[in-house]
Amino acid sequence: MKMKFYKYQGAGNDFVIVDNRKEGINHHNPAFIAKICDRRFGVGGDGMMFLQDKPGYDFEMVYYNSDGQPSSMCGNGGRCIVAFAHDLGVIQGETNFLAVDGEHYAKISDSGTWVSLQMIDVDVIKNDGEDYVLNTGSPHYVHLTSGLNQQNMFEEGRKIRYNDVYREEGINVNFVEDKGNYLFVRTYERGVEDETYACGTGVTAVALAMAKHRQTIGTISTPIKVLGGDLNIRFDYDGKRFYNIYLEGPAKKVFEGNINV
Ligand SMILES: N[C@@H](CCC[C@H](N)C(=O)O)C(=O)O
Repeated sequence: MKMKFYKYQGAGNDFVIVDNRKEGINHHNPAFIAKICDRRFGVGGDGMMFLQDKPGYDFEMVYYNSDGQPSSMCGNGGRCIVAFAHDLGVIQGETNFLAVDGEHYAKISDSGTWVSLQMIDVDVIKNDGEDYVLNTGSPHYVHLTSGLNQQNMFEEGRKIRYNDVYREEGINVNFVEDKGNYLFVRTYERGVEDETYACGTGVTAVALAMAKHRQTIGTISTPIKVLGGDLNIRFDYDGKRFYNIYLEGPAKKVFEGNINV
């Protein structure tokens, strides 16, 4: 049997997407998802998503990491599935859809390639030594550093992700370098178990943690550079809560095709 798929990327975080209203795939199958995401034996991607009907919403986003396991929220995946829904004609300029962490509002540009995605509010940022730990839909560790270009993110990320505190639940590890008028971020992702070119919930976590670190209160816009491009986070911070959080950036179709399943 053949399955029609679409490949999208948001700042280099790449996903295989299936319109499951048509395909009717039973996706509760880790080996199947992992094979599709494999860059040698499958299509290749950091994750896989299924767009499904959901009463009361424009659609439902079902997300899996490339290891085949269902995961918590994927911010860049959310932006890509919004671009996909727009390309299919399921939505026009705005949408309300359901993801694993609840309802999300998103706005898409006229060209259909720039997506602003509202993220969940955040009111808890913990400290781990001088580092920050928070949940922006997925769990994140944020470490401020310098000389980030020269660092081995795979090795440094793994040390934290697999230490005694985080090994069981897992955590995504973000290193950030303050470049003055922007932040440079690199992320080791749980469930991909490698560095990815971008992580949406990760850069969101970094922007919030940096606002707390710098004790900046008000309406904040944070430009971020990642290996795969540029993203922006805007939000309100009253000193306790972060709200009106938007993850903004490009989301584009790369190709589409059929694969034997
Ligand atoms: N790439 C994602 C994060 C996906 C989930 C993550 N791998 C996890 O398991 O927490 C993003 O853009 O947010």
